[in-house]
Amino acid sequence: MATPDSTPQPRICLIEDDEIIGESLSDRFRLEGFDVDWCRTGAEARDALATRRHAVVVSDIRLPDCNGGDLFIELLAEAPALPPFLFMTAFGAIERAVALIKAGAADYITKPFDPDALVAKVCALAERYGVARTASGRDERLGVSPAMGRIAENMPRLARHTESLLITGESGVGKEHVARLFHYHAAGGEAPFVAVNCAAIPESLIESELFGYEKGAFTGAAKARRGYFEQAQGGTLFLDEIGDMPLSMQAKLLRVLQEHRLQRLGGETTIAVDFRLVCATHCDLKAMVEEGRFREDLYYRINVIHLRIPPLRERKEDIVWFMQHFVEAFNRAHPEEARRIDPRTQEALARYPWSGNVRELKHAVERACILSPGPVLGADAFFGEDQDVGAEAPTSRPLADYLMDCERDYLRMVLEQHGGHMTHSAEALGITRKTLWEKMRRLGLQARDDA
Ligand SMILES: Nc1ncnc2c1ncn2[C@@H]1O[C@H](COP(=O)(O)OP(=O)(O)OP(=O)(O)O)[C@@H](O)[C@H]1O
Repeated sequence: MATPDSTPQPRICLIEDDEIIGESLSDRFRLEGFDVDWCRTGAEARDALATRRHAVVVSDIRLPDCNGGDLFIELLAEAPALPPFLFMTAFGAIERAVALIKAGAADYITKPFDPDALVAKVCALAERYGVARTASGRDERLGVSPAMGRIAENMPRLARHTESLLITGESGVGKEHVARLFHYHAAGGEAPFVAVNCAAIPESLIESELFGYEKGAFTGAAKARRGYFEQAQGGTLFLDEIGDMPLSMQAKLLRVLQEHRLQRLGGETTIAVDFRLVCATHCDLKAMVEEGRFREDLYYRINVIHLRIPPLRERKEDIVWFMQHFVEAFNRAHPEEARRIDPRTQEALARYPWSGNVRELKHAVERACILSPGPVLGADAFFGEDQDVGAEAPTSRPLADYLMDCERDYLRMVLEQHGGHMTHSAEALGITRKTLWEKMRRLGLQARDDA
């Protein structure tokens, strides 16, 4: 099947006069698969933006010949359909950055920043503007962390050369998602992908489910049925929670994998089967082998290529990327209710441990998108009334308290910018005046008498 080799690389316009920062960011963006126009001055940036199409513009504010923010405002007046602008601002210039966002800039990051965090933001913006997708139209990226980048990069090669894959990782990290990507590369979208959760099938039924049966094979077998092995013919069989497969069944699975043939229950003929096998587990199979709970020969048979998917807490840069990813998915489905995440909330959520991994994060974002009364997802959208998510914060201080502080600071700042005027502040925040008033009351912020 076609690999995305021929896809044109999305291009970034980097406006940065500092030689060291400019060079290291250019290198990093190229490593992430972007082409880069590195402009040292506002004039160079003007030329680049006028002649080429860019996925994202990453701009410093202080430039030798102009102010990056002013340049943006000027360009916006000339050509409203600009690519998304992300500003790199000094810590003391956050107010300017907030004003630029109000004027239409997409995001900002405060110096000094972690390059991973910048890459995560840039990738999210590139995706939002529809340029980070591959030629197939399918989103094949697994995140922006080096660990997931390597897995995604190796996938086409793995799909060409291996028939079997073992994927390990905690619950919700995306094992099945990776298995589907492998399948997509190996067999294409038309071939069957059959997912079986070995832990969910009672031991007494697992053989008939996998092997199928002939009519009359046992009481209740009113007609013949193809098992999962046969259903996966020409495609991929995904055996999730393989560590839960009973030992007796492990021996039978091994035989099918070696002989590529099987007999249905109650059947007399052998049937040829041909499928790729992806096994997944959160268990330590090696330890299970040592304890005699998993067959050693099957362990070696399925463990030709092993992919370990790290938990989200070990790849924090993916957290913001996933948040944007799921918000964008919501926005595509509900364009009239488009949401965006407050940058401060992003930072707080990136620090949260996400013990349920991508699944927990996805549900938290979906819930926030649905329940939020306005377009901006602030802390309370994630850690609202019941505070389910916040309850698991690992620090000595509850996350909900921390997020409330962030929200209080942000509201205070926006109110100050609007001279305490509540209607204007509420508009800037994307919430109703009533919601702002309720938040202020909850957060202990004083309203101006005449506001
Ligand atoms: N790269 C990704 N892009 C988009 N969604 C993802 C990605 N990775 C995981 N998800 C989503 O996160 C959720 C959990 O992923 P998945 O089911 O693949 O995890 P898992 O590790 O197989 O979980 P479990 O061990 O509990 O079966 C799913 O809703 C999936 O669609």
